[in-house]
Amino acid sequence: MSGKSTVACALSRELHCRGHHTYVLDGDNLRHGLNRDLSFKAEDRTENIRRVGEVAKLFADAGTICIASLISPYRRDRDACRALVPDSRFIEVFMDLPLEICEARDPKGLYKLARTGKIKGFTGVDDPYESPVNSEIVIKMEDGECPSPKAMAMQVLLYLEQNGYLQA
Ligand SMILES: Nc1ncnc2c1ncn2[C@@H]1O[C@H](COP(=O)(O)OS(=O)(=O)O)[C@@H](OP(=O)(O)O)[C@H]1O
Ligand SMILES: Nc1ncnc2c1ncn2[C@@H]1O[C@H](COP(=O)(O)OP(=O)(O)O)[C@@H](O)[C@H]1O
Repeated sequence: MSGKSTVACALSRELHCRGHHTYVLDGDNLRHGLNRDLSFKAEDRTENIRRVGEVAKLFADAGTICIASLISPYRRDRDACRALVPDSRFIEVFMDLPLEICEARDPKGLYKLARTGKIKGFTGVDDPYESPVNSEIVIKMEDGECPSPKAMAMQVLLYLEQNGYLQA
């Protein structure tokens, strides 16, 4: 609940406004279709990330900027996706926000279920999250506040512009 889907949507909108084709691959949504056979145990999360990485590569091959909003809690799974695409075309965004913020939001009530033991293996509660150590972009609290969705999207957009990803 760090705001992955929100920032993915806001970024997609900003890129569209500038004439770029984008597609958002959202973990939560994909688990209703492509990845409906997968659970949240570690090896299924690995397979989830692998499939999304392969799909993202197909989108990239077709000239579409693919924004993947998934928890992807394991470093090795993220690095395997990075290795799929050449020339720094994988850009990792770390939403470095405190667990308390995510938990206070809890729009689906899942943290509450996890805290009371009704869901097992919930990321951040009783399942690991391996923070990135060398992600291209880190979204952080500013003066004790979470940046707005638009501000977070603009941070990513600025990175893409400054590093030449959006040239025609
Ligand atoms: N056990 C457990 N752990 C973590 N998340 C859980 C779990 N059970 C259900 N959910 C819901 O699934 C969403 C995360 O799916 P992802 O595909 O992004 O997860 S992962 O990348 O495979 O770890 C996540 O959605 P987001 O809120 O979008 O993060 C949760 O709502
Ligand atoms: N920058 C933000 N500031 C305040 N609330 C936010 C922000 N980003 C997301 N939210 C809210 O937090 C909740 C979780 O956001 P969501 O994008 O669904 O997160 P995730 O995809 O990581 O689970 C939603 O209720 C959303 O409206």
